[in-house]
Amino acid sequence: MADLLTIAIDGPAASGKGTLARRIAAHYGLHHLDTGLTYRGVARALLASGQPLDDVAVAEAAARALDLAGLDRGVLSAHGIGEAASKVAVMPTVRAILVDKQRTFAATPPGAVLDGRDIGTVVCPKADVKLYVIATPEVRATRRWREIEANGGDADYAGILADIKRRDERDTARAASPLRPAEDAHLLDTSEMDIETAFRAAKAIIDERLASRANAE
Ligand SMILES: Nc1ncnc2c1ncn2[C@@H]1O[C@H](COP(=O)(O)OP(=O)(O)O)[C@@H](O)[C@H]1O
Ligand SMILES: Nc1ccn([C@@H]2O[C@H](COP(=O)(O)OP(=O)(O)O)[C@@H](O)[C@H]2O)c(=O)n1
Repeated sequence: MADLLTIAIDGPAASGKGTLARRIAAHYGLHHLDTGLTYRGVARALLASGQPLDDVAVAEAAARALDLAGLDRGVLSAHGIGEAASKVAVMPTVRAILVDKQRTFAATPPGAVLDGRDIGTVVCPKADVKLYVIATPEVRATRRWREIEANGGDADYAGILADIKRRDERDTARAASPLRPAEDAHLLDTSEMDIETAFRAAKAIIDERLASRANAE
């Protein structure tokens, strides 16, 4: 599988990892998977059918039934679904089912950019390049607030900031695949960067990593 290229992008909510992942995938001609949508897809299925978010057997069935090709970003990006997703994401068996699907996706030539919480540590530990994207909670809340307002929604900054902090806590404290940088991840703090600057910084890291790997071969 020497020809397969995998780029792992992890980070907390609204750090900009999805925006970066899409740009990077387009630039390098790779597939892209926002793995957050897979957890959101499971949560949405449970919410839509009125089922509890803490029943492991029910969540496992929803995870098994999930079709990666049918994930609708428009529906799944609703703010409330993120909170529900972080609840089903604590279940190790649900994670195992989704990680299997994510790895199958990553193995499709010519390779992929995957973004999430555990890509560099669990899903693709041998990824060619790993980025860990961060920004302060206040910057991230402002970005999410702007996003909701731009989409015509009614956003409450204090509520969004509280939600982001609660999700950070749940994602970093859980026993199964907690959010943390892989040892070989490159840290990218985008607090003071706009989207274009963050993309250039990420591209510089990736190009350098790919060049040093090519020189070593
Ligand atoms: N560097 C940045 N500067 C300003 N806004 C950004 C930046 N990166 C992303 N955004 C915006 O912040 C919001 C959240 O970004 P997104 O990529 O969805 O984050 P994540 O995937 O980490 O949740 C989006 O509206 C996006 O356009
Ligand atoms: N690889 C991943 C991706 C998401 N998740 C969970 O799914 C939730 C929603 O992820 P997301 O990436 O769509 O959330 P945002 O960062 O876009 O707000 C996160 O809070 C995590 O609990 C995960 O556990 N592992």
